[in-house]
Amino acid sequence: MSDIAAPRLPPAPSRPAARLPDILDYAERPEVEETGFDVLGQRALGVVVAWGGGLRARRLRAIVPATAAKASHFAALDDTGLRAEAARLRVALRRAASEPSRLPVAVTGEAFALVREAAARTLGLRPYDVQIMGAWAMLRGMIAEMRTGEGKTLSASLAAATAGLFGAPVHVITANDYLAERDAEELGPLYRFLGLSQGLVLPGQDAAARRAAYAADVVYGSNKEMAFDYLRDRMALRKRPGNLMRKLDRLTGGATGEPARMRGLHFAIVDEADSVLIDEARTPLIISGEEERQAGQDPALFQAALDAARLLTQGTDFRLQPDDHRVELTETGRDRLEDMAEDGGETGGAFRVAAIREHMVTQALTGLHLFHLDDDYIIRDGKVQIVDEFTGRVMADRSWSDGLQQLIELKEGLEITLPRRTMARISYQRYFRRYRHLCGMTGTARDASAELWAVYRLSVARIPTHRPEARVFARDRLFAREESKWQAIGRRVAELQAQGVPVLLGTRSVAASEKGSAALSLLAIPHEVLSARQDAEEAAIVARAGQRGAVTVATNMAGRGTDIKLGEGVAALGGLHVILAERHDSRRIDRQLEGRCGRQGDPGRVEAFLSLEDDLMRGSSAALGRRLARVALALSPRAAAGLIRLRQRRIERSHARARRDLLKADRSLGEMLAFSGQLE
Ligand SMILES: Nc1ncnc2c1ncn2[C@@H]1O[C@H](COP(=O)(O)OP(=O)(O)OP(=O)(O)O)[C@@H](O)[C@H]1O
Repeated sequence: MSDIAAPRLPPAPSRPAARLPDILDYAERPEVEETGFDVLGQRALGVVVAWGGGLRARRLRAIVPATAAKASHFAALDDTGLRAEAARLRVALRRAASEPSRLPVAVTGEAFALVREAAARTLGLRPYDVQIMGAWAMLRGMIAEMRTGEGKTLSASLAAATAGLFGAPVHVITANDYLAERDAEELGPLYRFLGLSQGLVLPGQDAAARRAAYAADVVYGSNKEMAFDYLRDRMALRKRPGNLMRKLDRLTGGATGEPARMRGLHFAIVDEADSVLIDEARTPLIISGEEERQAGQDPALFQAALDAARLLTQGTDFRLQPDDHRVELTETGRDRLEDMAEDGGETGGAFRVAAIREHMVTQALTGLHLFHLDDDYIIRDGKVQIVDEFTGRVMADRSWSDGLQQLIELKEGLEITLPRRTMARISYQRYFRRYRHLCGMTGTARDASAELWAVYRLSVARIPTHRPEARVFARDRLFAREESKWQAIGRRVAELQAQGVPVLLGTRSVAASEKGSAALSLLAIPHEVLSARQDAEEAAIVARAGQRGAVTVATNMAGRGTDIKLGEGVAALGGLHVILAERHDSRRIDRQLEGRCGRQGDPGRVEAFLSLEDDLMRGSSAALGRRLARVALALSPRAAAGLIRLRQRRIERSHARARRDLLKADRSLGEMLAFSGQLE
């Protein structure tokens, strides 16, 4: 991949001199102060904006004839002629507007026609009209909602190439490193043909490699890599305030100090925008410094808290709130802890302090009862590694804060890591709001459009599909017991495999994928498993998943971005058959899994097997729903399935609340740190 990471600078004369100043600026949008009233108003407006998705897409149609008008002109040119046109357009675009989002339709159409022709020649793919519309939406600063499998990657490259030709440094932000590498590799020939340089940031690269990547016209990288680079830049720039010094640093290649890695936050295209901007936004990013032992973080104290937590009884001493991952001690629980503190002399002073004791025991209870092995985390190389609940992937260098990480390590009998000092912190929400131009694409924006507006002022344009969707949905199958569900799934898969139909069995967690695998093994059904444990073999498993008779068990990992191609004769059998073994907390994640079949107008079938013992229906807050569903199951399975949907909505709302709280906390922390001269 080194040829991608090394930027190929385009020929110098094509760069207009006027561009120099903003390249040297570290671009970012200043934070807008919002009152509580603003926030409420925008939320209300968000609901209205969410309705306009289809209407906005209709207005975008104007780009289609504007692009078509130039098609024959570019088609008639040879490669050299086309490249010369690319160089000419660089100047023309820059003259036409002050920023890419203001480009008039005629000149944008010309650029799209050029990129379309170049894509057909270099990639063998000719972007469809709907992909042109998607690219126009992104260039105008919207989220293009394009159904799963419609070819968002190619659509984004049209927007990225046009913004790149305009002269804006473009960041294409993917949901994970695998996708960044895959997309950069696939699209490299197109950018190179147009004279644009391409960069790729991946974990493990040093600062120099990153700086080289960010110097390119179009840079690919995951949200995490990019946000961390920004955070590191902020730390470095904090030491050297003032744009003049930064410009000097950049011009002298760092002779006067450590130069920034990025060129600032100019133009971002966010792939899987709902996942990156909404789901992941709940986790703050933290750069931590050296390990440090703070008061109250003695390993003996963690052990004492865990021992005490194991003695407490659920219901009397503490209550669980699984919806928001919270535990509450009761009065009785607090009294019992006080007694324990008085008895146990060896646990030291800290445990005697009620506030520390109760906080640590609450964390220990959280670790014991709300975080589960092979679900929320796995153990690899003797370390606890967090599994992202939305992507099913391991988040290698993340850890839980506030003692939770250490308590979970102790619970699993592992060596305990010491907490690290927080050097800088930012949430994805704040990071993305700082881009001068933010846009993106996703297959599942509709359930998130109000929030996208309220938090990022992003509106969603619903792009029509290229071909009519041929995905068929079977009615939900519902079971009282989880065990019967797995048995039924096993029988169904056996039936489908006998017909040669490839099956993708989607599960919610590593543990569930293992149960699924066991159910299949019981019936001697050959299958492959794709989960956080196998991420290295991912591409190969995905490539086989659409072949005749293939059975693949997967966690959410096989959701976003996984392009399963149908093998020979499979379309005639009805295409890929997706089985949802459970509903996720978020409807959008289910839709992503469903979207693995029926791509590009292919046939495909979706079937959900649910049980009243699924994660979604667990916990005390689901008690009423569970009882109702049990009764409903006897009377009408359809009503029971409806109750499961209702429960999903409720959880979605509680997650949205958590994200709003984080943004609020992030803002007040920002103010606090700014006051002490330490704004991240
Ligand atoms: N214009 C085109 N002509 C032919 N094939 C195309 C075109 N655009 C995309 N494809 C193909 O369609 C498939 C789906 O593309 P891609 O993975 O980008 O879809 P997606 O919209 O990102 O899907 P998801 O929402 O699941 O991530 C790929 O195999 C791609 O090569």
